[in-house]
Amino acid sequence: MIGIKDKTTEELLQRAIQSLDPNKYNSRLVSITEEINDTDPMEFFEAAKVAGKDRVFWTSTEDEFILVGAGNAWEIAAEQDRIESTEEQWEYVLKTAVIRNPYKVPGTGAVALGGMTFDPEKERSGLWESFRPSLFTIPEYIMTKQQGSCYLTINIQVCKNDHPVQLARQVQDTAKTLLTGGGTKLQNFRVSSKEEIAPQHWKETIRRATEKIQQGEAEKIVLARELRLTFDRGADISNIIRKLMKTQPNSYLFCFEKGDDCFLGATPERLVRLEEDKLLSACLAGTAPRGETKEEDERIGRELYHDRKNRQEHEFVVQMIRNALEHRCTDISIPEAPVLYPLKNLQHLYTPVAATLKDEYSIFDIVEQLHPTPALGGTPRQESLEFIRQNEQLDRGWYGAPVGWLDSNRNGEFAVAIRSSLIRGKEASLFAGCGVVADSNPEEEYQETKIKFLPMLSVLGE
Ligand SMILES: C=C(O[C@@H]1C=C(C(=O)O)C=C[C@H]1O)C(=O)O
Ligand SMILES: [Mg+2]
Repeated sequence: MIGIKDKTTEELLQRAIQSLDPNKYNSRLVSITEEINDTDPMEFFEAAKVAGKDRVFWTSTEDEFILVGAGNAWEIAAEQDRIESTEEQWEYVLKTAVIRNPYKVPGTGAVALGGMTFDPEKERSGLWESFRPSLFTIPEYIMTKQQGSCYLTINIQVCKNDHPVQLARQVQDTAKTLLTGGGTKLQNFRVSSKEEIAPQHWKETIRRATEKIQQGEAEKIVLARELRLTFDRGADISNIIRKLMKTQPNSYLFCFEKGDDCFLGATPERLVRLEEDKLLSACLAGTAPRGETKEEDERIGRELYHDRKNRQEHEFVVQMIRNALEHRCTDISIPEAPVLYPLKNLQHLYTPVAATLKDEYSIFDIVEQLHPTPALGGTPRQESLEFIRQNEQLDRGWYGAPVGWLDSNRNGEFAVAIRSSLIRGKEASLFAGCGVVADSNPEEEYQETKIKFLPMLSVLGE
């Protein structure tokens, strides 16, 4: 079986177009899902490029769960009150949509994928021009792979004067091309120059942040910096994702492509996951390198676990997430102490969070409450954000902000976009930050950010 049966598509489109009342709305979403034969998500991703479509990509840390989106059937963009406005637009899309999805599988059917800026009040630079304050896309074609099963969703935005037969044929043809794609050759590229942006100035900012904290004006402030790379040719996104899949199995992989610009990364940090009313979140803060040998690795892990400064960095996150969830959830479960979370290049302190979301709240409410946690902003929130806004020599854009997906059945997941890079053709900006507390040392924090660049740097040609 390949793709979705022509007749179903045609009939649904016909009904959706006929019953569309232009006095009420100009267009609506038609979304059709069907289970398909096992398909390689990366070949689908590569075929989408050949078909001239912008792509989105998502894999979660646990289970096998991969979403690949091609093209853009519906764009949800927001500037003011970006989270609230995104939710309103999403609900409007669903209210008017015709959805045919007999599967209960999360991530199938009408799915929106996207992200937002870290701080809507920070002045925007040209670097992030393709990435609006909030931008979600309902892709034209979505391949969902979950525990060995594959699904294809076709999303179409229809207007009153669209022709159902033609439209159906067109989307069927493209779906077939995407599903039989493959055979594209991966392009190799090399780093031709590498520049750390103002490292001395950054260390000085760390020093000033510690001073501010010592004076009692804040407790924790997270500060980030940028590393710029130039390649000998345009970076091949597919090549990068394939390498990340091999090297970062314990991380979420995400990619949002807008023409020649692409924001992608491999983040270990879950912000929130919702499966109907079952909510998961995570506290991730406190960092050390991995050891060369098993013994060294365990020793470094033990030291991290007992280190006062790292435990303090971590505890701010735990407290804040607990408070944020208290009114919106029941059955909140958070262990007393963190555990170690090992990644390829570094290890973290990690505390998992589980809860039940009350009916009257949505995933957007939780994203709005949690972002930014003290893992990326600081404590207290306003004071730390103000310090970052005024002192960080960086437009974070979507770095450190929520990125993820949601479907029409109350499922979705957002991760915090760290260990990430904005790629613009032959150039890339990498970002890494760290949590500054009263006894932070600028040189040590500098070294910590250095290892946080590695997950991306090692797949970008170094
Ligand atoms: C800010 C980043 O990471 C955050 C900061 C950490 C720390 O300072 O220990 C650890 C994990 C993340 O919460 C980053 O990777 O850019
Ligand atoms: Mg740290």
